[in-house]
Amino acid sequence: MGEESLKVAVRVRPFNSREKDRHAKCIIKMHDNMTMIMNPDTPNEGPKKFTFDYSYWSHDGFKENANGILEKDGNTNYASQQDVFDNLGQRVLDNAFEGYNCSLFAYGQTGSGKSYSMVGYGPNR
Ligand SMILES: Nc1ncnc2c1ncn2[C@@H]1O[C@H](COP(=O)(O)OP(=O)(O)OP(=O)(O)O)[C@@H](O)[C@H]1O
Repeated sequence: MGEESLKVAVRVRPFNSREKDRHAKCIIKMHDNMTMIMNPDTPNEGPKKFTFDYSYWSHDGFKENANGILEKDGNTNYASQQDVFDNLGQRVLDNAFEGYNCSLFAYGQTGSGKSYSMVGYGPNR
C-alpha cells in the first residue's frame, strides 16, 4: 500500500441538549492533528497533548446549509462528514477495491458519535 497501514483519528462532537442544560465545559482543544485535554481542576498545569493521524474538531464552527448539511461556518477548523469521508472512508474503499483486506471501526462511549462518523444521519450521511 505504500503508506502506513493503520490510521487513528479522534473527533469531538457538539454538546447535546443534556450537556448544554448542565452547562458542560469543553475540555478538549485541537490544532492540526494534535488533541489537547485540559484538567479543569488544575488550570495552571497546561494541557496534555496527544498526536493522532487526524484530530477532527466538530464541536462548533459549523452552520447548516439549505439541504440540512452541516458545514464549515467561515474560517473555522470544523471537520465535516465530507472531510472525514475524504480522509478515512475513501481510503478504505480504495484499498478494498484493490483487493486488500481492510476495516474501519469506531470506538467510544454511548452517544459519543460513532454511528454519526461511520454512516451519519439524514442529510449528514
Ligand atoms: N459530529 C457530529 N456533529 C453533529 N452531531 C453529532 C456528531 N456526532 C454525533 N452527533 C449526534 O450525537 C448523537 C449521538 O451520536 P451517535 O448516535 O453517532 O452516537 P454513538 O456513539 O453511535 O452511540 P451508541 O453507542 O449509543 O450507538 C446523535 O444525535 C448524533 O446526531
